[in-house]
Amino acid sequence: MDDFEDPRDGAGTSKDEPTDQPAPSSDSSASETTPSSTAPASDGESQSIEDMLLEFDQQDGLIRDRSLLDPNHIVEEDRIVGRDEQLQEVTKMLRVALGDNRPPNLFLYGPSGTGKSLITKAVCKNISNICETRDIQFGTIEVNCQDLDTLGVAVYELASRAAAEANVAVEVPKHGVATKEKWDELYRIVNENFDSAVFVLDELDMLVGRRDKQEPAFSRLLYQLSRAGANNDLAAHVSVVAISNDTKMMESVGSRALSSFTPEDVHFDDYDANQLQSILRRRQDAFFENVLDDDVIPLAAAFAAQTHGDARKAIDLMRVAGELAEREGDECVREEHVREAQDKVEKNRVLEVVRGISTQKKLCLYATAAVASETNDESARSTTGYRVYQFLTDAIDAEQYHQETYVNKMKEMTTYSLVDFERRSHGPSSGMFLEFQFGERPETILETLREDSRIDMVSTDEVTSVVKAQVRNET
Ligand SMILES: Nc1ncnc2c1ncn2[C@@H]1O[C@H](COP(=O)(O)OP(=O)(O)OP(=O)(O)O)[C@@H](O)[C@H]1O
Repeated sequence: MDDFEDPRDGAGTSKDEPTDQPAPSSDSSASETTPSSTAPASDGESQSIEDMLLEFDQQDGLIRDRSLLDPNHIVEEDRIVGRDEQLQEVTKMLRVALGDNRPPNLFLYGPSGTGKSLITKAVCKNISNICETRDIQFGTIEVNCQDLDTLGVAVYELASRAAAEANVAVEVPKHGVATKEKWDELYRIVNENFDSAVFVLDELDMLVGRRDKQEPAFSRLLYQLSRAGANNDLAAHVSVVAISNDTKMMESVGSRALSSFTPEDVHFDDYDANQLQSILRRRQDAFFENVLDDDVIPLAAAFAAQTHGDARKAIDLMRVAGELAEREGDECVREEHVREAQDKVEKNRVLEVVRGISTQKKLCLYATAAVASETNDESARSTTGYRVYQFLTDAIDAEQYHQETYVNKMKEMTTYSLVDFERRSHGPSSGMFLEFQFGERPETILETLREDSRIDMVSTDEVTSVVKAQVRNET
């Protein structure tokens, strides 16, 4: 049995959801025209739906350009702040595509929300613009590997992205053909349509593939792609940009792949609160003039810096704070909106993830968060987390995964930016472990997971004493 889904997951609205919407009125006599569709207005009078809708027309609104607060929107180059070094490095390495040369392969690594995708997209977009004026067919073939579970699926996805970039059709079916045929189709599309192409493989470490294969699927993908040029399967100049949160990902790449992939590394650090402030200031024209109180940007930056300096989170906080202020009919965004937004963003993100995951993943996450909540730096070792997981599964009489599966389930949580991890070792003579670092407060995660009645069956005091004993054993 693998991850069976909790039928209650995703059902209903959490009690944590803020009640932004006006409550339906029980007073049907309040409005003569629309007696059944009224809600209390701020002065105690009921307001019809139509009135509320029309009120929106009259509101000035606070947000001028929502796209600037959308983390998936690619911003113009002059809005990129504090990444000059990485921008230069990536540009200088990829710019050889402008001539008749193959750019080197790159490995971009660092925590989530630190601009890896943004920099890659910005550079590729600029190369593409210049190539257009020189009649060079340049393609950026980008996939996010987090939802791709096997090598075959990944190759098909690359073929369809290449086809979309070139505005042609994929000529092999998605299912029922060997991976070799998908590779051939990918090569055909690239060879027929591009002089030069960059494959951007985002979240590459998530492409693990089938467990029965010795080498992870990302390693096989890197091997094939980087060999294809040398074998003349690919006539176009092709380079691979591998992107990962896992700084040690390259250690899991097999030696065969490593000898042909040999990337240039580009490291992306966490942002500090000052850098996050600059990023937010460069986007403050997302709001109308003079609607942001002075302390809004510093506070949003400080909250985002508290986790690991994730620009996505900082931008999200500004958006939610602005939307809350708008909904409350305020004339400006204030500190309290940011605090409310922080609470909402944190809880919502955890809820969003936790609602959709299986009971087994919840147990893995609960055990790990319980350990993190008892350590000074809010991190948890996989070895300790696994022992607490064993205690939990025993306590509720659930199936118990092997440690490797527990680790894999936890690694999958990086997809949602709930945790990051690094490989560490106890010392030269002992084994490796992963150290998980939470993107949100572990207590919020524990609180949310306790909404699952099976987890709530286990006494918190018992869990705490098991965790404390295990954490003591670490040292
Ligand atoms: N230096 C920066 N200047 C301006 N905006 C930034 C900067 N870095 C990141 N952002 C913004 O933050 C958001 C997240 O950035 P991006 O997707 O590039 O992060 P990432 O490192 O690729 O994260 P992940 O590993 O989670 O995919 C985007 O909206 C991006 O525009």
